[in-house]
Amino acid sequence: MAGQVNPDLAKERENASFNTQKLTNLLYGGAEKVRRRRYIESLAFSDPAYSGDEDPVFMSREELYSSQLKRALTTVQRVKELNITEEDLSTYRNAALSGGMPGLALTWIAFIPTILQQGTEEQKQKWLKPAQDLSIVGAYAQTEMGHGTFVRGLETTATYDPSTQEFVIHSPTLTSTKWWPGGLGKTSNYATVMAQLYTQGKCYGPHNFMVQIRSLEDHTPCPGVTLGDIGPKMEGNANDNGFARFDHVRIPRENMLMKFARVEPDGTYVQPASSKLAYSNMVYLRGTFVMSAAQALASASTIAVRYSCVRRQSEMKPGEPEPQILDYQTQQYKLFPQLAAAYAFWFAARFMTQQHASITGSMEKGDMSGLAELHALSAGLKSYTTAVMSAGIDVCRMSCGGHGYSHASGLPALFSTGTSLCTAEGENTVMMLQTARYLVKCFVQSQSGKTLSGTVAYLSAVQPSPVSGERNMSDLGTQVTAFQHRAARMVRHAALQMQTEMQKGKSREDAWNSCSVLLIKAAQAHVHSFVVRNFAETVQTVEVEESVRAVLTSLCQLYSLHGITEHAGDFLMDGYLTGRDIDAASSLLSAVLAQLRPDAVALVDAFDLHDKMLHSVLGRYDGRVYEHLYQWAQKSPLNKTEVHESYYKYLQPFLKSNRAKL
Ligand SMILES: CCCCCCCC/C=C\CCCCCC(=O)SCCNC(=O)CCNC(=O)[C@H](O)C(C)(C)COP(=O)(O)OP(=O)(O)OC[C@H]1O[C@@H](n2cnc3c(N)ncnc32)[C@H](O)[C@@H]1OP(=O)(O)O
Ligand SMILES: Cc1cc2nc3c(=O)[nH]c(=O)nc-3n(C[C@H](O)[C@H](O)[C@H](O)COP(=O)(O)OP(=O)(O)OC[C@H]3O[C@@H](n4cnc5c(N)ncnc54)[C@H](O)[C@@H]3O)c2cc1C
Repeated sequence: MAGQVNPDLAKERENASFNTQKLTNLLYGGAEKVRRRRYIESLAFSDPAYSGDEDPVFMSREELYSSQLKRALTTVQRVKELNITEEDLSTYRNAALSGGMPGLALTWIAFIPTILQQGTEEQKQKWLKPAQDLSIVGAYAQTEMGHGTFVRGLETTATYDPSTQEFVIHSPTLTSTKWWPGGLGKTSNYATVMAQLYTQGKCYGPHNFMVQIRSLEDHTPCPGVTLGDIGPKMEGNANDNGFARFDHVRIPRENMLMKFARVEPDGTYVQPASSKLAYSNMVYLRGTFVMSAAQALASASTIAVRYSCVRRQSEMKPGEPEPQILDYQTQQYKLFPQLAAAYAFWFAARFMTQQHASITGSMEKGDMSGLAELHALSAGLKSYTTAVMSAGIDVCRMSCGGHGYSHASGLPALFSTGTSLCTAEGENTVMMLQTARYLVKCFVQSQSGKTLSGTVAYLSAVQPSPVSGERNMSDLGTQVTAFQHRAARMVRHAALQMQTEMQKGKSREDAWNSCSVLLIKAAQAHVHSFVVRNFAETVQTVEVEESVRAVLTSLCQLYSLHGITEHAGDFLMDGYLTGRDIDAASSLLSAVLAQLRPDAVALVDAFDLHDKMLHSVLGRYDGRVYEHLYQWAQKSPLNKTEVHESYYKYLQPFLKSNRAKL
């Protein structure tokens, strides 16, 4: 990243109050991990096999699909040649493929994890190695044209035939066509297909089946399978999200992924410990989206904060030079909450990963008690973090004015990729309602005297009655308690409202629907409170030098105070916080914005995002925005010729005939 640096940006870095490298080390788990990650990335960045292609935004869909597929296949070759370990694999792939997710990425993201999570030991033996070596390429085919959210409503059937010991995979209707799975359209030759299992005349609900969909010889669709690409999307067009229809396709019994549920050769169905274990791969993927949300927001903040130090506009004081736009408080108010949220989500993602490992570890030993909490936490965090990230990227985009709207900024692509995470792997409203469902259950249990534990323990500990007295609104403990109080009150209110509706004669389902806006808000408040608490605990307990702790404390305060002032009504509702508290929070917020201003560039630098990952002229490490903006525009295909061919085809004859009429 060396080279002549824009002097404004250089000055920002000189003036930071802490050592950026120390914070980077904290984010990535230590100096050695940072060194290793940079080294692995450098292997990809310096490899000529990955350079030379045009900027993806100037490519056609077909060029993009081919170019990213070629790159992805090169990564497979290089991973072997360079002996890239399992631990470094995603770093290497992300660096090599940062221009867009290729079709075969779903083999890595969803197909292999599904085999790992749903397959028996023999099934893993059979399919894992070929999938890892890419002898087979797989999609995760669950969503159908008619149903994505409601998995129980899927229409594809897998009917067991004991006479041949096969399942018959069938798409009975147009709406049962598998629709959306990444890599299904053109790339994959296998798919794990979610289908309603029928055996001995009974339906046992959705289960996963391994289905070969294309010939391993010539890639043509297997008999009875109809396949294709679903067409261009808002973003992610290097990926061939596809469709598939099955016409009585037979697969061996052994192709049902049978780690949890089983079908015996005679057709007897053996129940899993929990029917929801068939969804374990979704829980895992949702958990990984939390870090994706953190990284996407980190990228957007990096771009917008660096640019805001390079960009000078207007006059703050008459006659004085134009200020850096980051000196405007309104600009800080747009950007610093996004920066703080990126840090908060980064630490929440870390907690999510630990929690997933710990609870799935217990589940492996037969203890299913953590399953409901794991599902509620992963669904809620996925929903909350991706929603904030998506909105936050657009705030960053708008904060960059006109240049933010150009693809040169990298922000439009970041937004349209990031926002897909609000829908994929469980639509956000639906996911938040799953968290609400868990919270209502916990609330009812706490009402009947049960002591709650884990992330919901506070629901029984926090008193719903108003608390009076002066508060120090800058204190992290005070802020955490306020968030917990707000969440507990909102959960209580939603649950009691539901009870009232039922007492009035509504069914449980109707009462749920008529309270679902309240329930969503309560669940969001719960997740928000968790993120605040986790951020505060991390800041207070992490081993790090004091200057780093100080800046993280300010960032955590900002995240909390921003939440309190933006949702002031929730905190005031029962008088827990007073108008004076909210006023104090607003004043403190202004003070923290000013306090963070000199450290803003160092805080985004600490994310350690290489220019080759950012794909942004505005967010360049060296801040040389204008010259590169000019160079970037020269690459526009419209600039290939001085006079475009459309002039000769359309404009010239039109102008000529108009002139003739004069
Ligand atoms: C710049 C950005 C960076 C980009 C980085 C790139 C990252 C990768 C990007 C793209 C990859 C895209 C991959 C996308 C792949 C997919 O989308 S695959 C398809 C995903 N589909 C879904 O997620 C479907 C969502 N729907 C569901 O999960 C369920 O149907 C439902 C939870 C909505 C309802 O399930 P249902 O079976 O109807 O259950 P209920 O009757 O409602 O509930 C019964 C009880 O079970 C509990 N439960 C539900 N799910 C789970 C679970 N997974 N685990 C544990 N428990 C579960 C539910 O809460 C009920 O509990 P109670 O009865 O006790 O209340
Ligand atoms: C980029 C991308 C990649 C994808 N990749 C894959 C893949 O690899 N494999 C795969 O199988 N699928 C994939 N999908 C599909 C994805 O998982 C689904 O689109 C997603 O789960 C949402 O389901 P849906 O489309 O049915 O939305 P819908 O459920 O139809 O949502 C529409 C609206 O209805 C509302 N709604 C629905 N149910 C309820 C409810 N119970 N209560 C309240 N509101 C409700 C939602 O909140 C939303 O506002 C992908 C999707 C995208 C966008």
